[in-house]
Amino acid sequence: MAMLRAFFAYYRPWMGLFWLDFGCAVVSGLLELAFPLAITGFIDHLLPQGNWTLTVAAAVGLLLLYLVNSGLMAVVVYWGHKLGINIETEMRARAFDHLTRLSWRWYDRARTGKLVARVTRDLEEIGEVAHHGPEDAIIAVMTFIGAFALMFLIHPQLAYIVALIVPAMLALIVIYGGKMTQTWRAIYARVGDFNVRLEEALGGVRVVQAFGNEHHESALFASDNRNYRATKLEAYKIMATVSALQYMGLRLVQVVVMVVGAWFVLQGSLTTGGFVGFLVLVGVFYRPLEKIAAVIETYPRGIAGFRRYQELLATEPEIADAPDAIPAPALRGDIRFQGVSFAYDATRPILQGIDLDIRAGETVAFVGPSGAGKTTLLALLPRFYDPTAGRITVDGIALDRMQLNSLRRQIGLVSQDVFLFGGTLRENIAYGRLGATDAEIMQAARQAQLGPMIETLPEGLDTIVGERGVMLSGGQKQRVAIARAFLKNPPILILDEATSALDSQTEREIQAALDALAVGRTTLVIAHRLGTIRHADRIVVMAGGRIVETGPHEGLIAQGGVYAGLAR
Ligand SMILES: Nc1ncnc2c1ncn2[C@@H]1O[C@H](COP(=O)(O)OP(=O)(O)OP(=O)(O)O)[C@@H](O)[C@H]1O
Repeated sequence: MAMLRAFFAYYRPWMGLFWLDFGCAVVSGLLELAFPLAITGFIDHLLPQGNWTLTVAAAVGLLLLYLVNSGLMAVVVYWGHKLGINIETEMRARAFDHLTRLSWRWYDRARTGKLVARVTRDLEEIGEVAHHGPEDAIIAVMTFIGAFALMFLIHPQLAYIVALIVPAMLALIVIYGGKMTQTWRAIYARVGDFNVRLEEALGGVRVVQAFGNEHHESALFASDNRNYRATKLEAYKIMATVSALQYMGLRLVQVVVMVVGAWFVLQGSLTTGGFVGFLVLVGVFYRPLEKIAAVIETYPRGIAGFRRYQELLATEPEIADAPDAIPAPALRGDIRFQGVSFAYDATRPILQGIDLDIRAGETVAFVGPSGAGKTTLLALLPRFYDPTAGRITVDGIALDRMQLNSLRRQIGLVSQDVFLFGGTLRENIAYGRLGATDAEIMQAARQAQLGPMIETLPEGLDTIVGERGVMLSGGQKQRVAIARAFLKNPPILILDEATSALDSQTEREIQAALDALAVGRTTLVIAHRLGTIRHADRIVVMAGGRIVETGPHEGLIAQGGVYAGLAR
């Protein structure tokens, strides 16, 4: 019930459309009922009179009614679907909006393929139900009762006979409707599996080929494909049974009415017109049953989709602005970690009791063995994750006191694996600050040492970089990330140096660009290269989620501890 209320809330902005669609559908349903009556009158009263003028007039009148009805039907099809797609669009926008806000921790466990299915297929089904659901259900009930009433009016005994067959039909519809619901749920799950597999196999196709594992992937895909086929076949089996039963049911009623009705005609209790009208009414009366079956078939799909949609919207972003959060002032970049601990899952602590003061403008290099928690520690600063204990402040303001967006706008991030969008170089660099001018973009590109490369490209900044930037080299992608950071111009910078080996020329260029970028900013570097470490004001050595040493390069070497070991 609460779910239905939530569902109908989406109709609110489109009530005008709803009533238009609904009104037209109701009138059209009533007109459908009028036709059998018109035919009865035509046969019983007009034909015996032999008055052709009246007959032609009646035919023209009937034609006009049909014309009106076809117009109404066109309105229902177009405006009704418009109502559905409006609701679907609104829901899709909300779903996407919400998805972009969910936290990293949530995405750590999410499967992109399933999410894509939610935003596309699920919502398409909801849109269909949003249109057909109320309209079909109410009109079906209305014409069903109306047709029945007219049958009684024409010939009560004959109507009783029809009424005897109806409960059996309804029972079948309900039973098979239930089966259909279950099958649709299974199909949904299969589609989800499918999308996940596709997304991963195609996204990772280069890895698949590099390992020569095409057959392996094909076999996995074939298994999902077969499961999907089997589930769909199950659904088609039910559909086939339902349509055969429906067809047979209708014919059965028609034949019974034909035989029994003929008998009543011979007896004189039913006119010929009444007889023909009754036969036509059987068809009209039967259509709502089919509609109810259709509602029973589509409704579960929409409801299953809507339930998942609601679940998605109910997932609160783990990290969001506190109600009293303030916009971050222009930050200088004094960073303080106080007793910070963190775990991705409760069983395994990743960071333990981190205490660290970083002065504005300082460059600090983080070093330590793989898995020591360097990346994790720095992911806490833009609040991609919140610490499980302790406190982090910038300029004395706790991170969670500041509005997320205003904080993140002041932190630049150049990570190991640079993500590029499939557009042009210009768009990718401009991502650093949407709305930057061409001159600013070009300047950032030059600062990131991309200038010479851009000048050799025939399309310059308008060169397409390919999906995820596949048409660029690793070094070029790094430089695009650096250009983004130049454009963003934040007071705080996090650099996660690429571990992949770059040739020494490229490495020197990138190092020069990074050095230029770091000027005048608080810079935290996860360092893998000696060059970077030497440039740092201070080195923080991490191991097992703790800080084990801090100090300048020479001091740490002299100390002869972990760092001295690493440096050797
Ligand atoms: N999203 C995540 N969910 C769960 N565990 C994670 C996640 N990211 C990292 N870890 C785990 O946290 C630990 C610390 O990883 P982190 O990436 O911070 O180390 P690092 O010091 O940066 O290593 P590297 O130098 O190899 O990049 C690792 O054991 C890793 O398996």
